[in-house]
Amino acid sequence: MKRIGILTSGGDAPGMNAAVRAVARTAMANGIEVFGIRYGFAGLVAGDIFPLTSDSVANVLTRGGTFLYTARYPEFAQEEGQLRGIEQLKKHGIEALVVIGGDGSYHGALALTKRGFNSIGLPGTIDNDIPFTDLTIGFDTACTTAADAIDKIRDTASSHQRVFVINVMGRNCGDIAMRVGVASGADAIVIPEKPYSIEAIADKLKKSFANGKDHGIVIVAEGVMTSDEFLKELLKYGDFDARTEVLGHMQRGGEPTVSDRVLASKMGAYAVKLLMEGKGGLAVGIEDNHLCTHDIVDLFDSHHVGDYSLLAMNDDLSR
Ligand SMILES: Nc1ncnc2c1ncn2[C@@H]1O[C@H](COP(=O)(O)OP(=O)(O)O)[C@@H](O)[C@H]1O
Ligand SMILES: O=P(O)(O)OC[C@H]1O[C@](O)(COP(=O)(O)O)[C@@H](O)[C@@H]1O
Ligand SMILES: [Mg+2]
Repeated sequence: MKRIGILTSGGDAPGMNAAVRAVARTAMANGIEVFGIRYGFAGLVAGDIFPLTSDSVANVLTRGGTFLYTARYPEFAQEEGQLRGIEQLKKHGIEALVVIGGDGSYHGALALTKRGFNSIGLPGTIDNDIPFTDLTIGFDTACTTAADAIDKIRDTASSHQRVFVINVMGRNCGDIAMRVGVASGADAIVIPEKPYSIEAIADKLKKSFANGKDHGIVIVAEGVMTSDEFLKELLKYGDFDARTEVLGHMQRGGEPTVSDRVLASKMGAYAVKLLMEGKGGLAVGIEDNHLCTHDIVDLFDSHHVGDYSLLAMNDDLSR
């Protein structure tokens, strides 16, 4: 194999740049040329493709976002988009591709593999919603950023003895909410995957204040409802002095944590080794601290399963 391509797709995630660097440098170390593709599958179809040198990936290891840019480009689900993408790959002499993105991007990677272009998927999404991997690139950073923001909210909540209802990201997945909730000592964590009782949460907050606690933090995953909607319901069960926050896209930015930099580097290097072995249609994951692969096609029949034991544990810890 002489030449591979790389793109980032879907929502950006801190550590994507570190993964691109790892792919590029590993390929170069093995005598393979690397081409960057801008704007995900949109740029692939448009032919926005350029050679990467060792210098092009200098100083990106520590940077958030993705210097290759990203896009949501639903047209790639159609045959026409895929065929045009393949024309571009052929035109540039690219024989195989690394796709860094979430579940949607994996569909694109699989479609290309089925059409004869081996593609390897790396899990780049803050949501941690990909099956067969304990962690996705960007999840640790997003949780760290959100926890940092909530620490600050807690200071002002305590000063006024207020309740804050805070939305965190995770389209349909409660992993960010659970991890951030535990890390920030939230009184309650509400996620889309598990049932909850707003009345029970209100009772818990009332008891906490009665016991002398000076603040209340409720973390609500965005997939459940907005923090405003949640507060409206909460106020039916108690007369709280309360405010809402939506942390939003700030969770996707910023320098990747050490964990994300190392995870991205390991996965990027591994992806190149897989392509060199002639493999494609695979998703890279990490399970019990070991890199692993699964057929992308199997991911679509599976669901990510979070560590839901954190909910009960957190309920005991936050008093
Ligand atoms: N069924 C599909 N077939 C081919 N490409 C797809 C498909 N679904 C999504 N994609 C491509 O992957 C991109 C990213 O998907 P999206 O769901 O937005 O983000 P993520 O990959 O982070 O989950 C889409 O904009 C589209 O270009
Ligand atoms: O940036 P957008 O298009 O508003 O999308 C927001 C969504 O993207 C995410 O930040 C990341 O999701 P993906 O990695 O699947 O793209 C979700 O947490 C959130 O629901
Ligand atoms: Mg997704």
